Amino acid sequence: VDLSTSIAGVTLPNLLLNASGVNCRYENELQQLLDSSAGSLVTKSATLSSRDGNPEPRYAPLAGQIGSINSMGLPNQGYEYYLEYAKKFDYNNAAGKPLFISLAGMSLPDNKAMCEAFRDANLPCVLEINFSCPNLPGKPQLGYDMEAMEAALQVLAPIIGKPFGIKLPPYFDIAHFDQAAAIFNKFDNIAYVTCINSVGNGLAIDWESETALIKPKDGFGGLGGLMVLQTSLANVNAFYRRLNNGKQVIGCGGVTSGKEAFLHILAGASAVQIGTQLQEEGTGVFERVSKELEEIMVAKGYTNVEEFRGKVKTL
Ligand SMILES: CC(C)(C)CCc1c(C(=O)O)[nH]c(=O)[nH]c1=O
Repeated sequence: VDLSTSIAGVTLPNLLLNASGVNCRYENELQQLLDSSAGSLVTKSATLSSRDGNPEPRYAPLAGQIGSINSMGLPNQGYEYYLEYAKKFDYNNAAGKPLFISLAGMSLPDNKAMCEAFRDANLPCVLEINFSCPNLPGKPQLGYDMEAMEAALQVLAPIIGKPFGIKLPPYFDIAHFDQAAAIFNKFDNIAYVTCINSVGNGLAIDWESETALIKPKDGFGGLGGLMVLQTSLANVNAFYRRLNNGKQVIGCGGVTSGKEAFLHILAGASAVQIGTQLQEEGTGVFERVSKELEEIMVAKGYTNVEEFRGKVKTL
């Protein structure tokens, strides 16, 4: 059974990889991903300067393994750390695993500076721009401000020059799918979109202590895990149906087993990212989910993912 896939000009021997933010801030964590069955890895979204992030507790799993909540606050080593990592990364590694670098500038000038630095370094890594990054005060995150998103792309896409991806927040309105896809279709070097980032500003409360689970933002934080699966499948399929010129979708959200990975591919995903389940289970999740996906494919008579990618049936 062939689980390989190609995206943005690179080939992943296995279409599973981590979701940016999980197990990918430090070099040792990135090495754990390289040593796992994951077919690639993406770094924690980087900002211009290093950040400690929010006070803890800032991540919590939800009771009943239904998902997670987080308000990490972009803790990262600063973009130069990941630029150095990308400079010394072995792109000819025996496992054939490519490298994705996530950037989340706190402003357009910050994103511009980081993209210019990566462009000047001329490396084989693929940039994934995190559009959940903050916008001007009082304005929604960039991914929810269509004008600001287009303006940012008009600056960043030409600088990046080569194929790159965008990490998107979930959309919940068909008009937003239409508007966002229309913007992305204007930029030839947007090779893929990753759907979805966490479902924003949920509130998890422990009923016994009557207390929010996480400390930052009065307990408000992004939701992930199985509870966001149907929203992530919708976003994957909405953009799969709307993007043109070979633009692809990476699925992220709710993957706890081979079954959800299979559903993401049915919805149109070319690769599948795992976040909450990686956080809870560790890097062994990639071997387990790969085996489960292969078993499903064998049972259904599929030998490669192209045979069913995007082929979700409607009634
Ligand atoms: C939410 C932001 C802090 C603006 C971006 C970083 C980020 C975080 C985070 O670092 O809190 N958590 C997520 O689930 N998704 C993200 O994109």
